[in-house]
Amino acid sequence: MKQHVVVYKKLPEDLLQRLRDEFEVTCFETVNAGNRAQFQAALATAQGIIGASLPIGNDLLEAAPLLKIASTVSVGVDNFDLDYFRKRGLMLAHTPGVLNEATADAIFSLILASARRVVELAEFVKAGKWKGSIGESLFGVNVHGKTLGMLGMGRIGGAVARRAHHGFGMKIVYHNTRPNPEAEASLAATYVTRDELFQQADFVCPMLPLTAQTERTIGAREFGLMKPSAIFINASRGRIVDEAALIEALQRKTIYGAGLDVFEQEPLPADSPLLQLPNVVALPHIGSATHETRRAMAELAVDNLIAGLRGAQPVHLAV
Ligand SMILES: NC(=O)C1=CN([C@@H]2O[C@H](COP(=O)(O)OP(=O)(O)OC[C@H]3O[C@@H](n4cnc5c(N)ncnc54)[C@H](O)[C@@H]3O)[C@@H](O)[C@H]2O)C=CC1
Ligand SMILES: O=C(O)C(=O)CO
Repeated sequence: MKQHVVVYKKLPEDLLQRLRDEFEVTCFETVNAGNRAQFQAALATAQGIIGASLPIGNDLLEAAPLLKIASTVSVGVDNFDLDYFRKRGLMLAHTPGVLNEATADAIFSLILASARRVVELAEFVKAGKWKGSIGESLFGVNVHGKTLGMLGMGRIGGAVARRAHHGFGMKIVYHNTRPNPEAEASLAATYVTRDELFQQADFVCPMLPLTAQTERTIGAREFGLMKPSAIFINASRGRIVDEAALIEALQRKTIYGAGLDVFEQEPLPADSPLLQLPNVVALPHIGSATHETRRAMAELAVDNLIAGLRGAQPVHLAV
């Protein structure tokens, strides 16, 4: 009998066909309150699941007694309880690497847009307010030659730092779980303490996984350490930041601005104070959202799932 796979994200048709060739497949383009009961019922006979952007709590996993592998179409694995996977001996596969460059490009767009006030000034032009020379009050700040502080010098952090060093002549300071000799050799990056990073950087850019250790790791204390001219860039996960403290720092202008791709709650509620602030550039979690990169992520996730269900080792296992 064919094994059963539950898909909970829209996948390209040819990749779905690869799954259908080998498995019985049940698809949910999204899971919401309206179809959650059907999703849970489908899990009862599933050996594999594949998807993204849905917290898969242990209650759902308990409803999947035959499960062998979950394959997430993301590098972040914060939608899963890793200890539960270890205890049950389940595999959790993810998609590191293939999204590094697209995500680093998106982060650099946040750096440039925040520093040069691109969104604010584009709206100014569209509103018909450009009547003459704009004047100093609408000037931005330089990016080239400034100091980038990478909190987390992993795969994506390294790709951001490469752009900063080679493309923009920026000085790189970083803090990481352990020193990264390759970044130090190729990017002249300097390892600093966490506090030194917040104090020295013109652009503070965390690129950390969301874990119990990193949840709300940046708060009022850290914003207090930053320069009044510093810009905060976050495309890792919203919950690594105390968002209320960030809003306060931005409202009181104890920091210059922020470029954000991720938020405590996503989608960002329409009444979020962040949306009232001209010194904030907010994007809808688009770090990896290019056609090419999302395709590569979906392919890798399908490869991982198929390998796991065939009894082989998936290439990228988080657990
Ligand atoms: N906005 C978006 O669309 C995207 C967001 N992400 C997020 O970015 C995260 C990072 O991805 P990768 O660079 O592939 O991960 P990675 O594992 O290669 O890099 C993370 C780095 O953070 C370091 N680290 C972990 N905890 C730390 C701490 N407390 N202090 C200092 N350093 C610490 C690790 O040593 C590692 O070097 C993902 O987990 C995901 O949450 C990833 C892709 C797209
Ligand atoms: O891969 C991830 O973790 C994302 O956030 C989206 O690509």
